[in-house]
Amino acid sequence: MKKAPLAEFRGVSKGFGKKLALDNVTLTIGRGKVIGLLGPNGSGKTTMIKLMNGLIQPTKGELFIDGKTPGVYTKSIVSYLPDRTYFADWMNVKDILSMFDEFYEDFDRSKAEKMCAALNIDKEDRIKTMSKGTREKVQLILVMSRNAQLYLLDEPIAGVDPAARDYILTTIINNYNEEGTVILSTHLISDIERVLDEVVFIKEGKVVRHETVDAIKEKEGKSIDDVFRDTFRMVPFARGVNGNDR
Ligand SMILES: Nc1ncnc2c1ncn2[C@@H]1O[C@H](COP(=O)(O)OP(=O)(O)OP(=O)(O)O)[C@@H](O)[C@H]1O
Repeated sequence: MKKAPLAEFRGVSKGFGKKLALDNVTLTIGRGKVIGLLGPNGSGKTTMIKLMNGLIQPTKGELFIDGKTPGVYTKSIVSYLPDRTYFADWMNVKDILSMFDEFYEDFDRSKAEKMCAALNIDKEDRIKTMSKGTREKVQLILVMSRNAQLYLLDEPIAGVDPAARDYILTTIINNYNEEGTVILSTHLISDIERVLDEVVFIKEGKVVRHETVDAIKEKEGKSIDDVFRDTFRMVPFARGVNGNDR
């Protein structure tokens, strides 16, 4: 039997009061891909990720993950990295590993321990005493050590130094199961574009482009970073230009 798409948005809108954060998004996400969710601040990336994780519900339209409305089943196949850390300060890495082990059937503890060792993270270290970047690494290790189908990573490398970014990206692409898909939102496009299969550009709550990286490069002969800058370029304010301030 043909599998349902891994994620499918059908005319999805999401409003917060008067603000329309997502505007009639229709999008199909396939399996076995690394997808960059790219857009300027406030364009709706986190909103899309939270919808796929079932943390918020659409105001209009329908959303399916593996053919199902987000709920208990879909949470069991989605591994989510929020844009901020949520562990209690008193916990050490060992406590957190045990918590994930207990909580998620698909958690591979030995994989997580290996990644911690490779990034010189001591299992006795407490969240309280860790740098922000180290906390982010721990969280990403946990999320990528689940055997999930859909990994939703909201700004996974923002606080991590460039040397560790490379390790983390390589870890991301080498460590998820082949059928799985990774969706990651970031502003650090040049750092991540080598690992991307597809990009989704989002602007003011609308998906304005969804294409494979190969097709974009072939058509435009430019890096994704350059295409992004061209798509979202803002006109700088300059005193005296066009006589605007006179
Ligand atoms: N809980 C909320 N209440 C009110 N407005 C919200 C809420 N969450 C998001 N918004 C608004 O919805 C829009 C989209 O926000 P979202 O966080 O999805 O953007 P983003 O693309 O992830 O931005 P960034 O790159 O800055 O993280 C923004 O205008 C934001 O202010």
